[in-house]
Amino acid sequence: MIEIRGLEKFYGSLQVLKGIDLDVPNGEVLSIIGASGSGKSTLLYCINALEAIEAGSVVVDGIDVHAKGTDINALRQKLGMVFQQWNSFPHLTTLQNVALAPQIVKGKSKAESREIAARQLEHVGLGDKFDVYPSALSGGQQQRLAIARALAMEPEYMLFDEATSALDPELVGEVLDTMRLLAEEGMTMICVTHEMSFARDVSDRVAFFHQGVIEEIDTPAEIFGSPKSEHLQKFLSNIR
Ligand SMILES: Nc1ncnc2c1ncn2[C@@H]1O[C@H](COP(=O)(O)OP(=O)(O)OP(=O)(O)O)[C@@H](O)[C@H]1O
Repeated sequence: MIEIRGLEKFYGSLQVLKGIDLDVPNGEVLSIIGASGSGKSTLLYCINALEAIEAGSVVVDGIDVHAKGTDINALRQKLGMVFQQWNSFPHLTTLQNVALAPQIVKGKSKAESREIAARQLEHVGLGDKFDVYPSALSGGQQQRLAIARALAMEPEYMLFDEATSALDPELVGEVLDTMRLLAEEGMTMICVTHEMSFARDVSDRVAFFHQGVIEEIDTPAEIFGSPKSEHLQKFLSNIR
């Protein structure tokens, strides 16, 4: 479970998160929507300690992420992260890319790491691409490779930071399908997304961010069917 209390984050004098309270129980798929600059990505970075925080707390499975002495590497193994831009190693094949972290970070044998990599590449639909270099993959395939790399660490939570935003429209669907599959398998997921169909169809809950606060959080039916806050109503009417 992820428990966030009174989280505040500043960049210089700019307060980006203004007291976030949020519980994400295991098995939940939470989508985060909201205007550009409302703090959605920053929240993900604060959850996996890519950014420091100024006040409040983030607790993952009882581990206080920002407390002194917390083993950040152990924590990050629980939290898989997929960014907007894929970040594969260009000189390694897809199989080598995915096998790297289990071998280096988790200390698994080369053979076991390759087995994990093969399994996860199959999982994301890249079972026929083991020996291909990332440059020969489409954007959608590269992003699925990034998902496979995250999954190879056997995380308990997956954080998606606009995983499809950099893709050509025709490649978005295959990445969303992979995310949908993970959701169906019971993965706990927090997805910052501009894909309202994903938020509506796949999420258990949707959080609407406005200027650093969660202004509304509810089921997709409520968020999209009966939005209460004026800002959310405006946000939805602008994108429809
Ligand atoms: N490293 C940084 N240094 C300074 N300001 C930052 C930094 N990262 C983000 N910001 C600012 O913090 C605010 C929130 O950014 P964030 O990326 O969290 O928003 P977002 O809701 O995810 O937006 P988008 O949908 O455009 O990605 C923005 O005003 C942004 O310019």
